[in-house]
Amino acid sequence: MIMFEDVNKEYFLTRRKSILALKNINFSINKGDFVSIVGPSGSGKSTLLALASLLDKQTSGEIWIDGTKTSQLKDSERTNLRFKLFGMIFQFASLTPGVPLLENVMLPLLLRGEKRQHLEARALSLLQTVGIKEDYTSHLPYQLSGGEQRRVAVARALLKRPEVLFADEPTSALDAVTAKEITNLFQRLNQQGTTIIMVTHDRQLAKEGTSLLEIKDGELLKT
Ligand SMILES: Nc1ncnc2c1ncn2[C@@H]1O[C@H](COP(=O)(O)OP(=O)(O)OP(=O)(O)O)[C@@H](O)[C@H]1O
Repeated sequence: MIMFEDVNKEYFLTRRKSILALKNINFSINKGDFVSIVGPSGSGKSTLLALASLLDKQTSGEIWIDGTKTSQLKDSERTNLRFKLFGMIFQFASLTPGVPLLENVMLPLLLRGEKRQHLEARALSLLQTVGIKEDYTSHLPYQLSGGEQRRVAVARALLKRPEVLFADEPTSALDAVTAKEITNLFQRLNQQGTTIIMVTHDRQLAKEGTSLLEIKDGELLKT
């Protein structure tokens, strides 16, 4: 599903100064895997997630997604591939401010031209799945707790039935009970066939996955 071949990522700070955030990374992720990416702060986890989800480009090396060499794709092709296959949950700012919850869940697909009446029933059912009560659906994001917002973000990422779900610290800043609920939800999704790739600081949570990618100073320790 996703394969990295000798991937490097360099951030250029000034013309002379740069940081090599990922060094010669090789690994592959198969359909149905549940991968946890762990490592110290600044080790390159978010960078790896950004490259694997096609949000950012590698400086050198090849990233294969579903049999496609991504280095040769145009920006519009990368965006389409990302939209077709991937759902994303970020640590912050996953919801659009000022937009009621139900619309928020549907927004990415509405913006792609899909009809509201085709989306609404599934959006409501996903909100229920993630534990958001029906009378909350017209609330605005700021009226929810951080944990509730995260759950709505999960529903939003799932609406298009992504083959791969990327999550950056999905349980950070959540209480233990909510964190466990999110973890259980991920496990259910994975059992139903969704590939999950998750960055986490939480070693306990990382053990829930089927495999571990450990990064230190931009290098992969084991796969
Ligand atoms: N846009 C950027 N421009 C310049 N340097 C960056 C950029 N993004 C990340 N870096 C640098 O690349 C390295 C890896 O950062 P990254 O965010 O991938 O680490 P991380 O493991 O996700 O850290 P954390 O756990 O603290 O979120 C760090 O040294 C960071 O300062």
